[in-house]
Amino acid sequence: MPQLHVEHVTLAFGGLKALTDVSLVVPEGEIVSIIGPNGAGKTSLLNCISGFYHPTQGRITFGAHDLSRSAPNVVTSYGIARAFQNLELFRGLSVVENLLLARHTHLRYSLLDSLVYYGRASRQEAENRAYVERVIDFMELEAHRHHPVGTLAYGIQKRVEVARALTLAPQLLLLDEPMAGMNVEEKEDMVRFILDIQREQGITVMLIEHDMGVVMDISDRVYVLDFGLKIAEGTPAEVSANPRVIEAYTGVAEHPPAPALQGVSA
Ligand SMILES: Nc1ncnc2c1ncn2[C@@H]1O[C@H](COP(=O)(O)OP(=O)(O)OP(=O)(O)O)[C@@H](O)[C@H]1O
Repeated sequence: MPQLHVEHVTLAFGGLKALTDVSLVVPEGEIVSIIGPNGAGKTSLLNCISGFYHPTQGRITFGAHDLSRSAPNVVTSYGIARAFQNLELFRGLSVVENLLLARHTHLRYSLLDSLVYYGRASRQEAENRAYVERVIDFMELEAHRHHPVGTLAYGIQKRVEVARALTLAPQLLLLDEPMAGMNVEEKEDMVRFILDIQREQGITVMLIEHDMGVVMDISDRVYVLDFGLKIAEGTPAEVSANPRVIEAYTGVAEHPPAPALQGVSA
């Protein structure tokens, strides 16, 4: 399975540098978290990886593929899927319909195929439906499968968003604040799903999350951004003991570990 390499990436918006010379590796099979205060550049980094932004300088590769100038649909075709912070779901469509629609981006047949080779297209369609049903089972969404997404509780909608990304059969899953706005029970469920995605499905996970309790519990490796710079990296224990990280979160140097790095909520 390919590794993600971010090499010396700088992203500038006019005079503002959202990222400056950021390098990191996401090894296969790990859960890697990106943390940092508001405006640190976390979402900008995810946008560069998923092809929504292109780095001003530097390179991003996933195995043999260079993502630095790739469009989002091309990045997806390389095996990278993203679950968005602001849900990218059609609220009036059911869970099944949303997942089938997402899965369709993976259809191998073209419109011409579907007209000329009806059999091949319908076989592919049956495979897509079967795949979507497996994702629904895995994410425990059976009870909601025919409900319009807009009518579901927020925590369930976030789960559907992750399911939508999983229907693309990714090797690397990018999760942008999957626990935001969730209650404790919903967070516990999401943690369990993320761990199962890694352990049972063998999918590498890159996570942006403000809940430090969750980050420290489930990450194999953590990178810390502050004002667009990578200021620390390491295991959760190493990062939470790092004085630069404590300073970034508290604004105070030489401070004992900040509550935000120990507690459940940031
Ligand atoms: N499209 C854009 N145009 C101009 N500036 C941008 C754009 N996207 C991000 N920025 C700026 O880049 C910086 C980093 O923003 P980014 O959203 O990546 O931070 P973040 O760490 O994800 O923050 P948060 O935790 O609040 O989501 C901010 O100063 C932001 O205003």
